[in-house]
Amino acid sequence: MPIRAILTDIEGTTSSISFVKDVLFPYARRALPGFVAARGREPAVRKWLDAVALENGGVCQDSTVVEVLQGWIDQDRKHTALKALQGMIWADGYRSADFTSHMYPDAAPALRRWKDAGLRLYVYSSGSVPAQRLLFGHSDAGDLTELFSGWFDTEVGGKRERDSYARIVESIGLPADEILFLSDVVEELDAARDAGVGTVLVDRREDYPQPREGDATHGHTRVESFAQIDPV
Ligand SMILES: CSCCC(=O)C(=O)COP(=O)(O)O
Ligand SMILES: [Mg+2]
Repeated sequence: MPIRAILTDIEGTTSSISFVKDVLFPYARRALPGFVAARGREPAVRKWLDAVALENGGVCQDSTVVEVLQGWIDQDRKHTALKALQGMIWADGYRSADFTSHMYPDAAPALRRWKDAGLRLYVYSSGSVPAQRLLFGHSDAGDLTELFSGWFDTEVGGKRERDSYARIVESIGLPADEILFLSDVVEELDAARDAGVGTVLVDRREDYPQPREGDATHGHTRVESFAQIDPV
């Protein structure tokens, strides 16, 4: 089957894990108390703070919610509420040019090449859709948002669940085997493969110094760079 769409993960795939862990997460952790104090009454923010409070036994002080969220950042929890709030906080950071997002040097040229060849490009990340747009809109390689036809986050389901990929396939509107999912996490690729989607394990040496070979690839095609992927 010809590949007609690429679905890509972000962290560890287009962009380094260290950018997310060492730049984005500490920025959100530091800014959280001020953000909640300043914007905690806005309905779009309150909704997620209340969701966190509910998971912690119901009504609790905003300062407690902040502590819970900071703990989740430290644990790298991929919780939809945390991801939504992080996205709102990072908007300030990108806007005031505190940072731009890391893009592996091979990522933007390959995305442009695939787009020019007629493939449709999509993102699926645990980061919220607004956070994804910010990241690709303020990247080291410039504004890449125009390349993408659609964006998916954990509101469609968890990245290690088969049904999430089935929903994405339905939304894209192509047969599953005409879509190629790129990720650094084998459990995500296993779930995509279970839904009939093609898979490529992106094994970035900067993020994964020990190459994942043999059984560790779970049978997924393995590359170290987008330059090695030729779906056209
Ligand atoms: C796009 S926002 C920054 C990344 C992030 O918060 C995250 O959790 C990334 O997870 P991924 O699913 O892209 O590995
Ligand atoms: Mg990833």
